[in-house]
Amino acid sequence: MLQIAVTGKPNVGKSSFFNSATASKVEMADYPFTTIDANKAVAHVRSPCPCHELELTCNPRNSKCFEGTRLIPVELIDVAGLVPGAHEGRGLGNKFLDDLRQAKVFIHVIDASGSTDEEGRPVDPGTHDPLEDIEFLEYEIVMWMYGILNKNWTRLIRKIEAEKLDIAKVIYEQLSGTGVSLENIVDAKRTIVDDYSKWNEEDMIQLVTNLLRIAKPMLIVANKADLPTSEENIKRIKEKYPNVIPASAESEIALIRANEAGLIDYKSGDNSFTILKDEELNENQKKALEHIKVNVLEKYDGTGVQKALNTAIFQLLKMIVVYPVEDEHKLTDQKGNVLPDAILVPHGSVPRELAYIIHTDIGEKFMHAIDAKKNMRVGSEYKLCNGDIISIITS
Ligand SMILES: Nc1nc2c(ncn2[C@@H]2O[C@H](COP(=O)(O)OP(=O)(O)OP(=O)(O)O)[C@@H](O)[C@H]2O)c(=O)[nH]1
Repeated sequence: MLQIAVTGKPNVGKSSFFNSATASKVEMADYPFTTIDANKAVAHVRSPCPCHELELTCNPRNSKCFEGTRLIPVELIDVAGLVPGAHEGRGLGNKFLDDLRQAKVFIHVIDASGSTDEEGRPVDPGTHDPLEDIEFLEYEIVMWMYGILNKNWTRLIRKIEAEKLDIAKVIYEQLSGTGVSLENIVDAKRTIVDDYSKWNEEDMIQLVTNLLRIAKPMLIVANKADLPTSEENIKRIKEKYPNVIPASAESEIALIRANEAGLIDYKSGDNSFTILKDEELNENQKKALEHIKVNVLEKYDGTGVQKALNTAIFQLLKMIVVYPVEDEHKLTDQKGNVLPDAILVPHGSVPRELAYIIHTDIGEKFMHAIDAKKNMRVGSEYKLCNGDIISIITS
């Protein structure tokens, strides 16, 4: 399952975001749990299910279909302990390393209202600049990775020269615990001077900065968007950073609870709700719902929680959803389940890569693939499209 790391200093609403993103009780045969362990839980990204356009009834196995929308599981990791100075040992341990290595993308939750200082202590709303928090977190992660790269660097340079080794491969080995690929390193190196023996600290920090942007992109969730001091800050953050989603995790939790209690009809990701039992709502509840409607849903086109998950997976990681089937006519697996699996694959993947993602065995025995919607064989270079239904033929 794809992993997303959720980071942020204390008190910004990281737990609220984490809980709201993993709160919907989606029952799923293969994943009968929400919480995996103390800091991991399953959330879902949402994508239109082909059952809708094909007018079929599907029987999902690895995911869930809700009114024509496929809910595909992803894993959220709650990464705690990132405070200024963390890379120097104030809070980062092996646990952090492990979380960081596994995650493909970061969601950085910040307090957009500016009501928590740099260490997360409450202050008057609007008195702390949340832009500083974004800079500090990037800095902490960059410095942490730089620390690993820089370890024994002089000795490594001598070894590269003596044994005529490839610099990218050596860096790859040095950073092997961080989950970046050789391809990522080759990409990240492009803007740095060729002669690595002349690299200074600045060049190496730039290399790591490039590498993190490529290999572990970051989405900023500007939380507490419901508070009045957030609006101006969100504007400033959006001017400076490309990937920013205004959010109100607390509003999302309130809406999920009201929906579960049958008081309203609300689906995560919607920008509105319908009141079902007006007579059962007290004045305070009515006021709270009206506040969420006006100051969050209408203003920011939703609470931002579902939008953040979808943006991280579909825009930052450029994933697409492909539906593998065994029978390309009936669109079923061996057991007759219609459109059983929804698989997240990187944009630009070819059928053989899909086969490997499904199972190494299927990848190794891959012969060709059939586009079941068009009912025709596709070439080995065919780039899979979002929503494709693919049958893999093996030897
Ligand atoms: N107004 C508002 N308050 C929020 C929102 N999300 C969280 N909060 C409040 O912010 C405070 C901190 O929330 P948590 O979710 O515990 O924050 P955290 O970042 O996980 O904090 P730690 O557990 O200390 O790491 C709580 O009082 C929440 O009620 C939001 O969307 N809007």
